Amino acid sequence: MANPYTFELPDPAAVRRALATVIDPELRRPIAELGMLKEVRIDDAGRVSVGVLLTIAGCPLRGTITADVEQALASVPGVSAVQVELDVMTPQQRSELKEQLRGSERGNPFADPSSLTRVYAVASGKGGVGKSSVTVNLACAMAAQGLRVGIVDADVYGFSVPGLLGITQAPTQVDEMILPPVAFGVKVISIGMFVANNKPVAWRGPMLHRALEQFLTDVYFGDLDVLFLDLPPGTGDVAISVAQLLPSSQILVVTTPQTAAAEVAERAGAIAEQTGQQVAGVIENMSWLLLPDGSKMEVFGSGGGRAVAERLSAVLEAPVPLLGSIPLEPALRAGGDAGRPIVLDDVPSEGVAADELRRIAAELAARPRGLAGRPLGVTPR
Ligand SMILES: Nc1ncnc2c1ncn2[C@@H]1O[C@H](COP(=O)(O)OP(=O)(O)OP(=O)(O)O)[C@@H](O)[C@H]1O
Repeated sequence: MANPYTFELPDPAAVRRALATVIDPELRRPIAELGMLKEVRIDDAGRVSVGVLLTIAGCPLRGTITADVEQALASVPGVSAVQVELDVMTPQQRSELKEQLRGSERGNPFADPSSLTRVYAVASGKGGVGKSSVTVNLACAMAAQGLRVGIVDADVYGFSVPGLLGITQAPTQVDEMILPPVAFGVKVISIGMFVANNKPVAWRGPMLHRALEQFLTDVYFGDLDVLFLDLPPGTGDVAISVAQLLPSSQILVVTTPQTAAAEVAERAGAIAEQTGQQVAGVIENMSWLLLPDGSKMEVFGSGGGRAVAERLSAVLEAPVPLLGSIPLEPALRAGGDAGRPIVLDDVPSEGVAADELRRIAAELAARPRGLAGRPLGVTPR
C-alpha cells in the first residue's frame, strides 16, 4: 500500500503535457508552440512556476492566460501550487512569432488563389433587414460545428458586429500585426474597434478600400475555413472593393419579404454580374411573426426572398438558391442586444429561427471547400 506520507513530485513530462494544452486566446494556437513558454521550474515541495512571455506589455488577455495555465496544471498529480510569471517578448522574439504565424511575406492571404477559405460577403439592399444578425448567427453556428470562422465587419455606417457578439475588448496590436478579438470561437475585426467613442465614419471609397485592405493584410486570422464580410447596405464602393480584394468571394444576399426591399436586394446581388462573383444564395429574414394562436402574420408581405433568388438566377444565368426563411422572433433580437447569438446552445428559444439559422449554416458549411468551380488558369491545346 502506498505510504500516504510519501510526497510525490509532479512528473516533468506530465507538466509539459498539461502546458501543451494551453491555447493563446487570440492566436488560437498552443502557447508552447508559439514560443510563449519561458521556463518551467518544479521545486521539491511540488510548486510549479511557469514563465509566460506575452506578445505585448499590458496584453488584455494576461488574466485569461494565467488562469488557463493554472487550470491546466491543477489536475497534474503532485502539483501543490502554481505560480505564473509574466514577462514580455523582446522585439526579436516578436518578429520570430510573426514570421512563424504568417511567413516573411505580408499580403492578403485570402486573395491567394491557393487559399481554401470560403469568403462570404453578406449584402443587403437596404439597412435594417437583419444582415448583421444573420451574419453573426451563421458564423457562431459554423464555429459551433467545428469550423474556423472569422468576420470582417465592413459595415462602416452601422458597425454592429462587436455589439451583437458582446465584444468590448480592443484588438491587440503586435507591431503592425493586429490580433482580432475572439467571441464564441469567431475571430472578429470591425471598423468600430478603430473609431473613438462610437463616432460615425464618413469615409470615402478610397479610404474604405484601404481600411478593408488593411484588415485583410494586417489582421492575423490564421487558417480559416470561412470568412464572413458584413458589408454596408446597398451597392456602394465597399462591394466593389470586396470584389477586387477577394475575387473568389461569394455574395450572400439578405432581404425581407417586402417587394421594395427585394428589389434593392436584387440590385445588391446583381453587382456580381459586373464583378464576376458568384451569389451563394438568398436568405429571407423577418419572414413572418408567429402569433399566440399559432397563425403566422406576414408583417412584411411574402415572397421577397424567392423573387430575389429567381431574378438573380435569371440575371446571372446560374442557379441562386433561396437558402432559407427566418421568422421575426423577439429572442433573436434579445440575443443580439445581449451579445449572445440565438444559435448558441444555451440560449433558450421557443421559435424556429435558431434552427433555421443552424440549418443554413450547416448547408453552407457542407459545400465543397476550396478550388471547386474556380478557373484553373489553364487553356486546352
Ligand atoms: N428575425 C428577426 N427577428 C427579430 N428581430 C430581428 C430579426 N432580424 C433582425 N432583427 C433585429 O432588427 C434590427 C436590425 O438588425 P441588424 O442590425 O442585424 O440589421 P442590418 O441589416 O445589419 O442593419 P444595418 O445594415 O443597418 O446595420 C436589430 O435590432 C435586430 O436585433
